[in-house]
Amino acid sequence: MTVNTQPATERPDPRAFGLPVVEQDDIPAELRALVGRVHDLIGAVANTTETDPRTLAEAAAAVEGVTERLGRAPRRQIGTMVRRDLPGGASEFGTISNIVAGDTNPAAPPLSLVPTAEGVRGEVTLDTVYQGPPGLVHGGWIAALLDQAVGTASSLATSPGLTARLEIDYRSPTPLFNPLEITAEVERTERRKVYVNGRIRVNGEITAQARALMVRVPFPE
Ligand SMILES: CCCCCCCCCC(=O)SCCNC(=O)CCNC(=O)[C@H](O)C(C)(C)COP(=O)(O)OP(=O)(O)OC[C@H]1O[C@@H](n2cnc3c(N)ncnc32)[C@H](O)[C@@H]1OP(=O)(O)O
Repeated sequence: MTVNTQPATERPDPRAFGLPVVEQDDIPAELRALVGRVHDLIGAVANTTETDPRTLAEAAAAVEGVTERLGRAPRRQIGTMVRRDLPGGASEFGTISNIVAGDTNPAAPPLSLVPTAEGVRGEVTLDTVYQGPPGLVHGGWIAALLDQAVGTASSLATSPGLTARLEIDYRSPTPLFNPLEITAEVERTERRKVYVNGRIRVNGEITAQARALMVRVPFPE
């Protein structure tokens, strides 16, 4: 097996595809705070034991009011990207409302991945919003975290692509409310195909691992 040791290709600017780009530093602190509060709201609604109809109806009306108010401004264009600075001077583009890592998505944990000598690494702790079996992370979310990690490792080592195949081994239960260490690295490349491995560790023990095939997207000349 050969590992691609060539330098990363010139990263295409999403604007070449007609996609708007937002600078991460330009996201207002107040929007970040709102995203955080809505994230907390999802957890509060998912877990409330409140049964008083009036309290629940008032909460629904309050949320509806905020939704209506925010809806007065135009929605972002689908595919809006965010440019982030990475340690070491590099930068990356990601979709701003990505369900796993998006800056403005209250449903995202969010997972933040940084480049390492081998590939990428990130840490995240999931709460009951991501629950599958009692006390455990939903298997689909384990796959989503790993998909994001292998996609980012591939993108940073080569150029952006789409997941063509993703194989997950669930080796032991992945617990909620524990720091999850997520790593991924490119194993080898063949033309547009990028073979990537990833894993989740809890207290140093692998709970899930992924083997993925990313296919790099061709870019406009
Ligand atoms: C910093 C940014 C970080 C971003 C991270 C994002 C992480 C999230 C990633 C995702 O979730 S992506 C969303 C889920 N994936 C998709 O929706 C992809 C759906 N599939 C497709 O769009 C196409 O099938 C695909 C782009 C993957 C490939 O189609 P293409 O027409 O571009 O390629 P083609 O079919 O010519 O195949 C290229 C090579 O890949 C091989 N290939 C494609 N699909 C394969 C497959 N499933 N299994 C094995 N090999 C496959 C194919 O045989 C061929 O090999 P060779 O070069 O040896 O001829």
